[in-house]
Amino acid sequence: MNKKIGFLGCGQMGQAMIHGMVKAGVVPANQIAATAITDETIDFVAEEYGINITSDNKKLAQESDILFLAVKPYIYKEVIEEIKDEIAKDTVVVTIAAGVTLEATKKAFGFNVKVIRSMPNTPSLVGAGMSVLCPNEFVTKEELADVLEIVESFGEAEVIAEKLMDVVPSLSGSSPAFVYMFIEAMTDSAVQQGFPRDKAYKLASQAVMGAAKMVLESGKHPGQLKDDVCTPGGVTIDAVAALEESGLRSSVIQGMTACTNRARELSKGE
Ligand SMILES: NC(=O)C1=CN([C@@H]2O[C@H](COP(=O)(O)OP(=O)(O)OC[C@H]3O[C@@H](n4cnc5c(N)ncnc54)[C@H](OP(=O)(O)O)[C@@H]3O)[C@@H](O)[C@H]2O)C=CC1
Ligand SMILES: O=C(O)[C@@H]1CCC=N1
Repeated sequence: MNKKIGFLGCGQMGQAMIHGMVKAGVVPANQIAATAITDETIDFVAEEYGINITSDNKKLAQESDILFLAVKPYIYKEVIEEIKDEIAKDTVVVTIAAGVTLEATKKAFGFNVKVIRSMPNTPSLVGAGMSVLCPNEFVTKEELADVLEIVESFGEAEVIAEKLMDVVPSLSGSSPAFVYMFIEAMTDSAVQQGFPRDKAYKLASQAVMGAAKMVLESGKHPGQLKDDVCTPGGVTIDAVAALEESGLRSSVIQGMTACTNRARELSKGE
């Protein structure tokens, strides 16, 4: 792709996306630029990914065709104020924060800026990301296709209506954190039973990845796949019964609801 891609902010999420893009070769490293605050990040990112990184947000905004805002949500207003008079009118701004609406971004820029509201996730770092996008009315089909090509270079992508965006963190943006908790709990249990921790992480993680792949690729309902594992009178059904008793599904639904409620609060500016 012959576009200049900018990342304003280059922490966990920015680096995950840059690493994925560079590895996939969709955009060469010399067409990617970024900014950060600390010398620590600037030095690390320059060395690790071979991209141009400084602390100059204005210059980055002037030079980017597609500009990802990859700072924490509470810094969005501040950085938009800093760059709003610098970006070209046809630059496509991509937001990645939960609860930052298309309207809020347009209002902060103060003109009909091209915006794609998105929600990526950190598994982008290993090419297994899930990104969800929602463009505003000023983004052309070709511009959306360019951004899709970028995010699809490090995982899967979906375009959805903005009214659904607040649910996405619970499903794919934040949910890696919940899955890591699940893997950690599985591992702790195995360690309690005398199993070595490093091997336990491997077994648990491979099982989680394999189960996810089965849901994605077998075409079977997750309930059917669960039934296929439960031998009558065997060991799995005892675990399933114990997990039901301790409210696994209900806990997950409560966690997801808390996540979505917070995203809705942020979308309303609370
Ligand atoms: N972490 C995740 O799993 C996900 C995060 N997101 C979203 O991604 C965004 C970034 O989160 P995350 O990467 O986790 O956060 P990090 O804290 O890891 O990264 C933030 C980056 O912004 C830089 N920064 C801070 N202030 C400025 C500024 N004024 N100008 C330029 N750069 C600045 C920081 O620089 P320095 O490193 O020098 O301090 C850092 O590189 C958030 O909006 C979050 O909601 C979305 C999906 C998943
Ligand atoms: O916790 C957050 O707000 C960000 C968005 C999704 C994952 N991390």
